Amino acid sequence: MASIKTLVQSQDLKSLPSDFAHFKDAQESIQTGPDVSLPVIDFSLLSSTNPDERAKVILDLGKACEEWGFFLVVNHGIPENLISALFNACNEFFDMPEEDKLQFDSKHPFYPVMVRSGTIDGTDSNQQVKLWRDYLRFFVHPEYHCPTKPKEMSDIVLEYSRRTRDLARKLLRGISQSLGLEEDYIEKAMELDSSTQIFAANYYPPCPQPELAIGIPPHTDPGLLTFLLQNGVEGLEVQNKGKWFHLTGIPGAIFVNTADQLEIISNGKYKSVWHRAVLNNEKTRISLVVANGPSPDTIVTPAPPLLRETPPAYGQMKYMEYVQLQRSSRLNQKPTLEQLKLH
Ligand SMILES: O=C(O)CCC(=O)C(=O)O
Ligand SMILES: [Fe+2]
Repeated sequence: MASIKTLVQSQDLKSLPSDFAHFKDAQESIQTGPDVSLPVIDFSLLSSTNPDERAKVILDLGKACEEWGFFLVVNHGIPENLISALFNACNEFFDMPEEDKLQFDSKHPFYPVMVRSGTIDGTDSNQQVKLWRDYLRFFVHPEYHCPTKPKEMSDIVLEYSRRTRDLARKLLRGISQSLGLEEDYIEKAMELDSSTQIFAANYYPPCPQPELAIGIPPHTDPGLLTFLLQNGVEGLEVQNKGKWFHLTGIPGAIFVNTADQLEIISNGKYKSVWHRAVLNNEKTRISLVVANGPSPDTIVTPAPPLLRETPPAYGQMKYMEYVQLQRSSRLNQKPTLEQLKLH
């Protein structure tokens, strides 16, 4: 289908085309709580030479994973000009004519690169609906893929993917320690030298009836830690204690959320957080996502040192099988993580 961007630009849409209608009783089913301030983690303190400062930030990191599964990272060391170049390159990509974008879509079910619009979602409601989103998504590690247009994109994404892998590894060291594990437990057990890393750019044009449609329905991410940047336009919501909260960013900070494999490793102590992307009727929202996961062949299990007094709460599965299972899960099926629960 044509992109949502083209749909919005080519017609003066006053109402939502019915195939995008997401919630039958939209007003009732969205119960958004007040805006909240997420925990803020000062990344620079993780390499502090002051042991008290380091201990405190590890404690804060553990608390953020346990209570929210979502936090903001400041002082992450990724240069501002790299981030703005990344937004520019992605914007340029979405501005290209449809056929130029689509030539990069690899169509194959094991797509290294996907260029899609209005994908159909059937996992969240009883109807099949199209999502109000154009996206570009590709694997950047262990194998690097990237569209070759716009031409500067590949170098920029490569640099961003390297820096975010480093950030993920260091955060995961802190998280390992916060669980009482050896500092390098997660990076070794998850074989992060060949970690699975995916880059995605989500493009949500203004929507004529934002309360009736959805950008991305509620879901959890399959990997370990997901990083998200947005273009200053809000739209990310997370579920906490049964309620939905709208998240407000901090300029320059990165949103981080815990994902399914971290819930498994921590034997359920750190929950993979449910989140979704909502829409607005004024501004285009862009989110740039890096999903950091284990190596494709790693068999993920709860960390044995955490099982001395507690039985394992999850079965084990190879990471790529997990991802395939999640992709193929159909309407009304139990979420993949639920299928792995032992009790
Ligand atoms: O765009 C957003 O705010 C959410 C993106 C997201 O959850 C995802 O790509 O997995
Ligand atoms: Fe997500």
